[in-house]
Amino acid sequence: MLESIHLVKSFGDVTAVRGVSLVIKPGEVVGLIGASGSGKSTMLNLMAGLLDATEGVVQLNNERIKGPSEQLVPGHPHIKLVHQEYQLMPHVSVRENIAYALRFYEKRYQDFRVEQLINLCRLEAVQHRLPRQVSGGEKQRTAIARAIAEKPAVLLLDEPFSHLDLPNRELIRSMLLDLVRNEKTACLFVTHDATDALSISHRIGILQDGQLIQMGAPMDVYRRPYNAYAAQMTGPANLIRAKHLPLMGIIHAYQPNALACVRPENIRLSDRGRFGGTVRNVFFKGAYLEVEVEMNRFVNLTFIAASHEKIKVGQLIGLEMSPESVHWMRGSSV
Ligand SMILES: Nc1ncnc2c1ncn2[C@@H]1O[C@H](COP(=O)(O)OP(=O)(O)OP(=O)(O)O)[C@@H](O)[C@H]1O
Repeated sequence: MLESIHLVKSFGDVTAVRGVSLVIKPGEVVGLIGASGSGKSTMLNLMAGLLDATEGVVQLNNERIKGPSEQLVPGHPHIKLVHQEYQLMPHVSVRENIAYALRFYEKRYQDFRVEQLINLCRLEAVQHRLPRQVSGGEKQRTAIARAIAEKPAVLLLDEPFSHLDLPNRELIRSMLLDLVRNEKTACLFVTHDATDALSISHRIGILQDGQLIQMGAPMDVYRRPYNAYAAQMTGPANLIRAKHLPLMGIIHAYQPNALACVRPENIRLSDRGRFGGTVRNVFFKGAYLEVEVEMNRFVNLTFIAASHEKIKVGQLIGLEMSPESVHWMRGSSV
């Protein structure tokens, strides 16, 4: 079990991580979502023992992880971090990059394990090529194969999905889930894009200005975001002031500036709708339409419609939503 206890990291005047406590259990995938500069990479480097904490500790199975100032070789043998730049050795093949991680093992075991990793990471076709001769997705999978070669207790990943196309993202997603399931690895990754985090994580955390403001099951965080930032980081959100909700048929007792979040899929087209507006944009998303509607000068809404609906820009439409789909958040700033 990897744990951070009130972790703080300052660089001079800048405090990148502010009192983060979290636990990742064996066989668990945890995704940390945050905007650029929210402290994601700093957090990963601290968890890997590659940065000295200003305050607080990181522990693996209750044993404190030493920072780089306390040991000759920074890091911990059971914690592996896959950087965004992959950091592969350029002059040897994909296969040799993976085998290098196992150089201290007996040759027979080394060959067996390299073969296993090449299969797990779907690298059969490119194993004899140099890193510069393979795609970004293949480089990413090579870096992951190398990191997990020695079956580390913890795998840390910096933006594992950000540079990949959809098929490669799906491959990495299912590969990570297989790995975590089969080898009981604890996996922590950071990202600014919620889509993959929501779909593969057992739990997600929201980092805002170095603070972990919310942690929970993806569905709970998505449905009940702590504040406007958490709502926007986890997907499309209508952020609506309390004073505008009565116009939409929602009666409540909140202060006029209180903020509510309504997810687009909770607003529906309706001929007998309690409210409505003018369609400003219609985006075809394949399985559904994302429709932007101007209700009045102050309120613009986004909702999801079935892709077969005939909705035109400029059209007046009726809408409805249920009071249960309104989630009230902390703070009144967007
Ligand atoms: N070595 C450093 N020296 C000074 N400031 C730093 C250093 N590393 C990070 N910071 C600052 O700490 C804050 C958090 O940085 P960090 O790289 O952890 O954010 P991030 O969420 O990973 O951002 P991105 O998504 O853009 O990579 C930023 O304000 C950054 O400028």
